[in-house]
Amino acid sequence: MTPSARAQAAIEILDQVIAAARDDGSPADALVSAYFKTRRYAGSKDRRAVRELVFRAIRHSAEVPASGRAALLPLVPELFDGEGHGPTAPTPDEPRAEAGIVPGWIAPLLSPLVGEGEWPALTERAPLDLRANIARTARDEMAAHFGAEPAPLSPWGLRLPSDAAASADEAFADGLVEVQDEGSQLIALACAPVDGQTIVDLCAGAGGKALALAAAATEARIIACDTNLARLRNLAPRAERAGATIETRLLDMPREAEGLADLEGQAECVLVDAPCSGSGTWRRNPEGRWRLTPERLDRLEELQRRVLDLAAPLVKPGGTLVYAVCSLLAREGADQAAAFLSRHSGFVPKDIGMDVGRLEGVGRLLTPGHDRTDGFFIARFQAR
Ligand SMILES: C[S@@+](CC[C@H](N)C(=O)[O-])C[C@H]1O[C@@H](n2cnc3c(N)ncnc32)[C@H](O)[C@@H]1O
Repeated sequence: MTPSARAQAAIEILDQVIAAARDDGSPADALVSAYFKTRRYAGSKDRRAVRELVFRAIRHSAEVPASGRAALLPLVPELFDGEGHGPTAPTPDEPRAEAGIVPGWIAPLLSPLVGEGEWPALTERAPLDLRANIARTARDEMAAHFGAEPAPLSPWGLRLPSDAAASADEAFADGLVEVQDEGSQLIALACAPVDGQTIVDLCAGAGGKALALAAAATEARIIACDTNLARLRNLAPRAERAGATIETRLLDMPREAEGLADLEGQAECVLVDAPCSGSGTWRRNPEGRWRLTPERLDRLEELQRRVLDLAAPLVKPGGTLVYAVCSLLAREGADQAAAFLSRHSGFVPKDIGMDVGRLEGVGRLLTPGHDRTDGFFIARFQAR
């Protein structure tokens, strides 16, 4: 493919990314792969170059661009030459996406800790973090194997360059490491898992945190719950690879409480890794900025309140509830945690037990700019 033809391919994919952001469709990565499934003429260099163009355009623009052309035009105007299969030359008044990091409507909602000086880190490419599976190996052993630096905050973490291909490594296939951002590892650490405990991971998804908990406390009973069957199904092969035993439980919305009734007052720890805006993970999913709307944010906030209220009755007296969101918005983090305490007088705030990130309200905030992790708010509550 010529450089201009690659630009045209990127435009077509960006049109799909914009539509998917509006309609809650497939992520950009999946759209890039699907595009090339039917275009066998494109070689691996073409695919890589087009993917790079697509993601550069997504990172470039905070607001949803008017079209794929508008998204790409400011980046490679020289390729809009109308040659061969390339994009036609632009007209003078054609829309062009403006450079930006935080969408205008989201900026005032960011935690006051995330000043403009930190914004560039929100969309810069993230390193590749691994978690050593300490049930089977030592971090130092994996650091030597990968030639990786130990991650600075998590005792299980390793840090590799963003383009490292760790999941093709035999240590990954053998379950000795998992790909997991250091901030996510800290959430599992905040649960302080201990053998013999019952730990409920209420919003387990594909089990990233549940796997970390299982590695740290191999004799704990870990129950991974979620309302999304497809996500929960992804946990089984990961647990098998890691040699972990994790119970899974599919909850039926809106009757989740029925599916949890037998766990009432049983858990030493309940982790609520709640659905959220994902504003702390824009560096991995920059299109997340195009997907969020005020209405979606309202719905997420309501869901966070709901899962916190489902979690509270499961905690044993003296047990803990850990609340986490990969968000930098105060409404989803510190404000949500404060609202939980005002609804549940049987809980008191408790420090997460690690001197990481910065204090925000009753919890701590980790940010890409300050901590070099994804952005997370983490709070811990203890049942009286
Ligand atoms: C942030 S993700 C969890 C990520 C996961 N803990 C991990 O480490 O990979 C939030 C999850 O909450 C789930 N969820 C949404 N509503 C829920 C509900 N009412 N009860 C339980 N889980 C829910 C979503 O399906 C999603 O998988």
